[in-house]
Amino acid sequence: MGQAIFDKLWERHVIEGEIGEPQLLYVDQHYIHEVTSPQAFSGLREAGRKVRRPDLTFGTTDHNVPTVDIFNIQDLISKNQIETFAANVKEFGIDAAVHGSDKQGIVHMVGPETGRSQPGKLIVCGDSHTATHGAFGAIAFGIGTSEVEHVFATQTIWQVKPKKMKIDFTGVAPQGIYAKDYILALISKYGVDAGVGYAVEFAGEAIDALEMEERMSICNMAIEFGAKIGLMNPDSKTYEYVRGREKAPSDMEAAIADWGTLVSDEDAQYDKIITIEVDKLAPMVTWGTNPEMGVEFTEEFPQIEDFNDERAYSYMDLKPGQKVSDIDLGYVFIGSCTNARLSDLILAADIVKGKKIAPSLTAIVVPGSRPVKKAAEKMGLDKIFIDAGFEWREPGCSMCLGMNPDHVPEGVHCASTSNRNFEGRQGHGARTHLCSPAMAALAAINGKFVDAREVV
Ligand SMILES: CC(C)[C@H](C(=O)O)[C@@H](O)C(=O)O
Ligand code: SF4
Repeated sequence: MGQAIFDKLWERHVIEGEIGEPQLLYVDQHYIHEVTSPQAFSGLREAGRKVRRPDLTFGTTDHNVPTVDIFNIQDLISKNQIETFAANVKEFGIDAAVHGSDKQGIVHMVGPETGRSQPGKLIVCGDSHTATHGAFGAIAFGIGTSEVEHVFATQTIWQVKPKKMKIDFTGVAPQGIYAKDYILALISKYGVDAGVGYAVEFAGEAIDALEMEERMSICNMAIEFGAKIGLMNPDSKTYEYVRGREKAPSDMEAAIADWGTLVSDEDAQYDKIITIEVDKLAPMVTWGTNPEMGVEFTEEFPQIEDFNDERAYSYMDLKPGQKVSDIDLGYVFIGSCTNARLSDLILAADIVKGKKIAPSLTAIVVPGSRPVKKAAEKMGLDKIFIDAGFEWREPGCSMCLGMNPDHVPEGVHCASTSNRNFEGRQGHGARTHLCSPAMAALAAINGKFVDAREVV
């Protein structure tokens, strides 16, 4: 019987234990950031232990960083976390893109950018969006702070092997439909819990057709579907993305020969298979307070079925029967580890070029990393955004979550390219509407959501 990529990778990493019980797995790459690492470092220090493989550990500061005047950190907790991080990586000999460095950015951006995310690896990080790296054909998942300490000390992690689900994306996407729409459509149809207990393989011709950056956007949101692990089969696009990067294998041809075997066999078995026909998709926007509460652009918001719906409508100040185009937007945020890569910024800049944002709006673009910011500036994208009335910021998590100075004001609706629309996520009382970068850019110049299919 054939194997799925997930089985092949899992088998390669098991050190001990039986399927069905916790198994000890070897970790090839550990990413860290300033929020979930301090207690882990303290634990090591107290136990008098070292980081076992500092060379397999890499980190950055992202959640707490201001995106203007980055060295002037007002918030004391943020300042402390950023300084503590710098001190810790120095003490334990870990390579890191510390505050203000050339490589700094959101952890799920800088890992791939340095070439560390590669097919075949097992990658962990104290962050729930770690499945992003699964886009490379890797097992990548988020871990808690005590597990961060365990990985520091042992370079291993205990895990029970999850079941396998395949999501087959078939067909060719219409103009104006993007990877973000694929994943939001999947989550709105099946729910935020549908992936719980599964490693999810995103496959099919529509995934093969995507570039690496869009593939990362999909795997990034596996956790929003309930799955800790989301992954894809590596192919020539994956290899070419890795090739030439700082940490790419020294013998790429030997690596590729191996990576080529790490794909799901035709006759691989899955515990569940779902099919999404991308040719039937429409631009997706969320109306509520979790990523499942989303609709297609032309669809009406659903009737109230339970207390959660009632509460979401009340928090968002929206009503069943309204449409996405009825939302009165006050903010637009183009950023986050879901959609702040160069291709996202190119797409958004193409849309806003020569136009002005609606006067009633505040719109900000936050490149996910400093390399992306630099590359965008080299292309003149910063100028396009600034001329249109956007603010052009320094990299970081920014308005994706309220851990830094970037907040959406209370009661204001924000079109956001991020991945979570929970109550208070973008600031106290903020009302988040998740969408693709194209939908966010169009919303910025129109002051409301418009249908990307008709304009892009
Ligand atoms: C702060 C961090 C632990 C958190 C996560 O785990 O994902 C954050 O990145 C998020 O997106 O909510
Ligand atoms: S950009 Fe948002 S989702 Fe990504 S790591 Fe930062 S806070 Fe988490």
